[in-house]
Amino acid sequence: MAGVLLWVITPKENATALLRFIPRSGKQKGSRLCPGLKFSTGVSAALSSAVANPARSSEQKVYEVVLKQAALVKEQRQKKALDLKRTQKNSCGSITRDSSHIKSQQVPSHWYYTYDARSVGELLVGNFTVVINISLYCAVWCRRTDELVDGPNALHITPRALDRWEKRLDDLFEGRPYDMLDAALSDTVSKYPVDIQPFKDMIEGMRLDLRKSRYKNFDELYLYCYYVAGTVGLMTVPVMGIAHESKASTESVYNAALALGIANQLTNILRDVGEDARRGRIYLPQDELAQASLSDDDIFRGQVTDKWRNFMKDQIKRARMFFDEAEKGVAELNAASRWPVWASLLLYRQILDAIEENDYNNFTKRAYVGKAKKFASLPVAYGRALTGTSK
Ligand SMILES: CC(C)=CCC/C(C)=C/CC/C(C)=C/CC/C(C)=C/[C@@H]1[C@@H](COP(=O)(O)OP(=O)(O)O)[C@]1(C)CC/C=C(\C)CC/C=C(\C)CCC=C(C)C
Ligand SMILES: [Mn+2]
Repeated sequence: MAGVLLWVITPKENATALLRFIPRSGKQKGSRLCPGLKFSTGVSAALSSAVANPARSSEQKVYEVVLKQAALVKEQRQKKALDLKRTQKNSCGSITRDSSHIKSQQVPSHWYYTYDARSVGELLVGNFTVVINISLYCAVWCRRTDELVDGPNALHITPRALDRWEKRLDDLFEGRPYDMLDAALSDTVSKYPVDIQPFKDMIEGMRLDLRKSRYKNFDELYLYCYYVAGTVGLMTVPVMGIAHESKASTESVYNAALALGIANQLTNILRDVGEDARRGRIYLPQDELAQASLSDDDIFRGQVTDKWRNFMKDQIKRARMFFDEAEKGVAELNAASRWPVWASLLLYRQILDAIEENDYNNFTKRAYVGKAKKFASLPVAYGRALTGTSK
């Protein structure tokens, strides 16, 4: 009922995003953005804020990008499904790479095993290396972009330098790369339905880093996290691909990919509080710090107090919620992509455990995951990738 009401009173493009956070039952389980923090809860609060404040939240703005990206991949998936149908029609029921097709045919049962063996093979070696290689080109471009504002020559980087980097990106997308690394990405974006928008948005995040060192609230921080990390999820899904047999909507897979980027960046921020403060940067939401009776000076002083521990507990809780959201989408990816994604999710999430193990001292102690734990995560990730479950 509340969902329907929102649909009527909000502009069409905003309604979908709003509805995602308000269950149709009319009950909201606390604020998704601010777990444990006493902000707007309940449908009526959301409704009155939507009416009183027609400006869109960062989450709504970002969700519009997600919908656009999802539409691109959806188009490609529909085309593939059509091609597959045509092949089936012309091939008198020969085996294709689509499991649902195989299993819906009257075929001898041992063929299923052949298919399963092939899936395992594919997961082990097949497309796996292709996925890794291609993701690497994206990763290299992301790292180079980040190095512009964070690297050894960052002091010389002006907004104009970022404009030039963006021009270079335009050229790369139009098939005019400047160097070998650009050329690899140029080739990738010509083969997969990768849109330029998330790349441009990442550059926008670097612009933000040049001019901003404080974030008023989580809404502002969320936008920053989307720019520098959520974008990575949107860049990589079209390359990794969604499984043919997936019944999930393309939007929900993108949503999960976005959540993984946000979760990773929130984790980065929580790990690097001391390091960032020494560069004069505080990414933590100012209003939440104030609510916990903490100030910038407390952070510069770097004392681990009970106030700080409690504040950190809430921040970690929120980052974990984004990891949970991300988990929902991994099983929908192509088999070959699931393992690296699970591995990166499990490894990054363990940084949050390490902060807890350091008794929340993220001022002078770097939270890191030891080699043994890293290695132990790999078979777990592999098991989840194989079974398509998150346990
Ligand atoms: C459905 C579903 C769950 C799909 C998965 C989608 C997916 C693969 C998401 C990837 C999320 C991801 C790895 C995000 C990166 C987040 C991140 C760490 C961003 C960092 C930004 C700047 O932060 P900061 O300066 O504070 O940090 P440093 O101290 O400098 O580290 C980044 C540095 C941006 C640069 C990002 C990269 C270099 C990583 C890019 C990685 C890929 C493109 C490959 C991802 C592929 C796999 C298989 C994990
Ligand atoms: Mn960086």
